[in-house]
Amino acid sequence: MTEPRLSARGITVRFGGITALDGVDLDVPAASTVGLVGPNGAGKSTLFSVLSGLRRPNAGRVFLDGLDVTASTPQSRARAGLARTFQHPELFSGLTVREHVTLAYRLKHTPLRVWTDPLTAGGFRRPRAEERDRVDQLLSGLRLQPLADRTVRGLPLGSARVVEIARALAREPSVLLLDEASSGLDVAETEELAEVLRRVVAERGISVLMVEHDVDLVLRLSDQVCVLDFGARIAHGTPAEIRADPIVRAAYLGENLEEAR
Ligand SMILES: Nc1ncnc2c1ncn2[C@@H]1O[C@H](COP(=O)(O)OP(=O)(O)OP(=O)(O)O)[C@@H](O)[C@H]1O
Repeated sequence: MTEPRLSARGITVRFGGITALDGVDLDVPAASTVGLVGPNGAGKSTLFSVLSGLRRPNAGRVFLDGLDVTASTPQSRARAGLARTFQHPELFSGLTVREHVTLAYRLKHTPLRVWTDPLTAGGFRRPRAEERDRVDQLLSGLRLQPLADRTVRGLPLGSARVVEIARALAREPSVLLLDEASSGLDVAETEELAEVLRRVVAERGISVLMVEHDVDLVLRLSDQVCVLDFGARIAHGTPAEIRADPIVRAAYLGENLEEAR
């Protein structure tokens, strides 16, 4: 079996007397989508923070392509190929969709200039041909071309989430972490997001970890699903295995049982 792209071993996080995570393991294999679900307070956000580098675990290790990154900052994990999106898209309202994606592309390819570009007298530096091609490719792959020259101010949340994903992908990551990407989206926007994610995995061969409240979405999109409850991994398997698992169904009683069915 090939080495997982992203791997967590024995992750334990305590907040005072609360054990938010208790020795949790998680693997995200190459070119696959893994869903992380669990009832409220299960520890999903805490594990996401540990994986993205925002929180150091009390115990356990995180590996990216086999390298121990437990002590690495989010920035150095990003340089090593880990990208993430935020539940509340952090976009600059005055920039266009294309400018967001172009800046992210530059961050990877010409890191020293990116923060000075918007400040230089000429404003946003004109993209070079190759850069423009790559950005166009990304925009059209994510069906963002019609919005490319709009500023992000006032974009519907569904489109803003896809812009966030485009921005993360512009840095050509090997692993993409999605933080509650469907939260606040209506049914049509969720369908569009699902379509975008399917295409991203199929076309780019990257690995995706999605942390989600929408169990139905996770079961539809994931190759493997990990279920947390009270800080422990209570199940792990294919969507079919998860659907049939009586322990998972019990954990969701009174919450998302309909969705988990
Ligand atoms: N900063 C913190 N200080 C104290 N306790 C915390 C903190 N962050 C999380 N917790 C606790 O840790 C446990 C796990 O929380 P976490 O937010 O990771 O769960 P979650 O699965 O993401 O929940 P939700 O689905 O409601 O977002 C909960 O009991 C929560 O109250």
